[in-house]
Amino acid sequence: MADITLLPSQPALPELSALLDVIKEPATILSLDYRILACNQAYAAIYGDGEAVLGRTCYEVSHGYHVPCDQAGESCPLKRCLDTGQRQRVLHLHNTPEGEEHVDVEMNPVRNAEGELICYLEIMHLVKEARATPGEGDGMVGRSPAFSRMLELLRRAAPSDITVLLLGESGTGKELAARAVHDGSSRARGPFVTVECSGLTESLFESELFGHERGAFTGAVGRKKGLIEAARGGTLFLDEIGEIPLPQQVKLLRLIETGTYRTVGGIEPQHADFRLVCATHRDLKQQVAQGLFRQDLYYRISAFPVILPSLADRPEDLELLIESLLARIPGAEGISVTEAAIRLLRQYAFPGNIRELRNILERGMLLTDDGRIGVQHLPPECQHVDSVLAPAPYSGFPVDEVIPLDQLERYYLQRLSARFKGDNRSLAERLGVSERTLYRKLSRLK
Ligand SMILES: Nc1ncnc2c1ncn2[C@@H]1O[C@H](COP(=O)(O)OP(=O)(O)OP(=O)(O)O)[C@@H](O)[C@H]1O
Repeated sequence: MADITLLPSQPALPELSALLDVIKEPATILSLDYRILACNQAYAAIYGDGEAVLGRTCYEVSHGYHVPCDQAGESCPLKRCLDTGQRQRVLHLHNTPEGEEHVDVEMNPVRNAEGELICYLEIMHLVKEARATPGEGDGMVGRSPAFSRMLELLRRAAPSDITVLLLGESGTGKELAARAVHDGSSRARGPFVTVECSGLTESLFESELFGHERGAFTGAVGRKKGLIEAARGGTLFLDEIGEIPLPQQVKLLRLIETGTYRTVGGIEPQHADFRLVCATHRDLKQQVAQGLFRQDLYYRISAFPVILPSLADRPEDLELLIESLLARIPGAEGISVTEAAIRLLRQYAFPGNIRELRNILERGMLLTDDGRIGVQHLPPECQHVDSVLAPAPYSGFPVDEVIPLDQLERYYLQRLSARFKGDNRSLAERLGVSERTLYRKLSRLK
């Protein structure tokens, strides 16, 4: 049984805390004013022993904030719970001993016999599919608002068997996202099978997907298992589904609609058992309008579309990705990128997204002699950023109207703090001011 630490003055706590005993994930009881009244062992193991966290506020322990999350520009599940009276789930970045990590926070209102809200039960589902700090492994990395929004959608879809359609430019991480859906599903222990749809001819498509019987065609010397059979009990990932020619689309539609298929040369219909995830870099709606993609198939596969942000849409992740990719590229231990090179990369559009960033690092790694990838080791297209131009955020700044600096700063901070997903420490660091200065400026906004 887990150890529960309590504040002795709370009368309803013993009963409530018994609840925490049965929860395996980190969980707390929170007072109406955000204070931690009790926590279970899993929570204490991450955030410090019970005594150290009891009586402190959740926003301080989890984020290092001095104000509740909604006042620090984040969505606050406790506030949302209070406003709606309903259970709430929100993806947050929390401090952990390994640095900041994604946590799926579940907030449940607890009421007394009279129906009055007396406290909250908070359960933290640790997110294993993505990391917010560089580290080992090969999963997704990111912490920008655009990345977190996508991650939240993937996590919502994963536990059900719904068909997910991943939409994004090449190199944005669609295969990794498909894997994350698989890993977060009840089929995680089953196989994850990728079908690269581009370049599959009609006959190859059928024999690869459905398999064939011995003697089904010239050269079919034995029975061959198809990818659908290989994906039994797991996930079938159809990458670049927009490339499938129309005749094969009919076969795919039949498979999805009936859940059955026939092997090439086979007579008996076979039952398929897979969860479908599809991906494309194409605008499928446009393909439908142009008669290149079947509308009925489009509706079958687009039940849960998720857009993957391009690297240009998540500039906050650039340095984290550089560090993570360097940790993952074989032989890149000890390699770093100079500040000047990072400044140039920040202004580059990355049409090939994360794959292109990885290629740039692999190339730079071979060119550098001292382990530091500098401007001279970047490909020419990255170096052609006009040095006379101001960095991208300032280039379109209006100067034909004079705005008092104080007003400008307040306007900027208001918008920034509403959008910034990290904690105040990292915001202060990015702004180049101390945390204390930032708090002073933020409190003037209220
Ligand atoms: N969020 C991420 N964190 C770390 N690495 C990533 C991330 N997203 C993508 N990558 C890396 O970038 C490369 C391209 O990713 P992936 O193959 O999943 O992209 P894709 O969108 O499927 O590309 P394509 O459409 O061209 O097939 C891989 O090396 C992958 O490991």
